[in-house]
Amino acid sequence: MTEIIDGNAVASNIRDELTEAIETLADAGARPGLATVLMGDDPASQTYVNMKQRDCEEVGIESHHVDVDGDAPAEELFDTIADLNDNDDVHGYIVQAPVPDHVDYRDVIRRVDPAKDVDGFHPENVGRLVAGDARFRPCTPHGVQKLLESAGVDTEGKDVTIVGRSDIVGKPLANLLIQKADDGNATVTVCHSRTENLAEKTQRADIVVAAAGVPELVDGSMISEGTVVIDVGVNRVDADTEKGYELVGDVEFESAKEKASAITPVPGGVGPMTRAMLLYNTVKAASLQEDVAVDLP
Ligand SMILES: Nc1nc2c(c(=O)[nH]1)N[C@@H](CN(C=O)c1ccc(C(=O)N[C@@H](CCC(=O)O)C(=O)O)cc1)CN2
Repeated sequence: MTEIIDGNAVASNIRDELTEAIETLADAGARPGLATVLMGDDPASQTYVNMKQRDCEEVGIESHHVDVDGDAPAEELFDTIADLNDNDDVHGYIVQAPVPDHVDYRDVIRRVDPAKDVDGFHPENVGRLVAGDARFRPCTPHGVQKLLESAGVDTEGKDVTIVGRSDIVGKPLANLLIQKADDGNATVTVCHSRTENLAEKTQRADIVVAAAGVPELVDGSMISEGTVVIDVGVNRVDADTEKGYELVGDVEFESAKEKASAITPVPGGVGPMTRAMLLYNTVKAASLQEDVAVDLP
């Protein structure tokens, strides 16, 4: 029987546990605050930002939001970042990616106060992660680790093939999984658009993580019997539905499910975990800045 790993359920448990930590902070007079910044009007980004704000309300995190016009010069976004760095009510914030083409996301990230960088994207935080001393694990990779743990999958000594080398998912996840840690100790192969014989690399893996942003790139023929399949893709594909699209993962679910021992669905797999781990990082940021110890899940 293939286990369908329920990301909504795992994320809900994490939110419940975070609520206790948030109460501890509130008792000490420190309400955690998260800000989201959205430049432009990308519909998917708007959805994610709205969901992040709703999540904050649910657990008792104060949420702030700043919209920046998509045609505005980059300096307007940089001014917003400077304001957030100075705002003591905001313990953490994120600039939703992607940003418009005339803005270099790396210039954006470098301006974020590393102590408030709850995405974990600032070079200082990337360096700490690579050095095995992460302050903030990036939300999606951390969510993937939590999903594997929830399914009882031990990564120690396992062959993991990650399809995708993005700064947000592929690279940080590879770095986390190779670390000498309970949720690491894996042997990791990172594949990308120039990889030859992709199927060969996915077929030899115990765990496949698909994070390429290509709808249904990985199908059942590319995985072996008993593989754990984690689908990070959330692609909007035109369809005759009320919304005009449907959400499709990077994995062809039906054929992969036939072979996998466990698999995440889309929607309801990694996506909700990305949001839950953002709350986690915000609580951690508040705990560090306010010097109040909390138990994190
Ligand atoms: N600053 C950041 N930008 C982006 C990140 C990030 O971690 N930080 N990651 C992705 C998108 N992402 C986070 O913002 C994200 C993706 C998916 C979901 C999610 O909840 N998906 C749901 C379906 C939602 C829907 O109905 O469309 C699911 O999969 O069940 C949340 C966040 C890029 N940008």
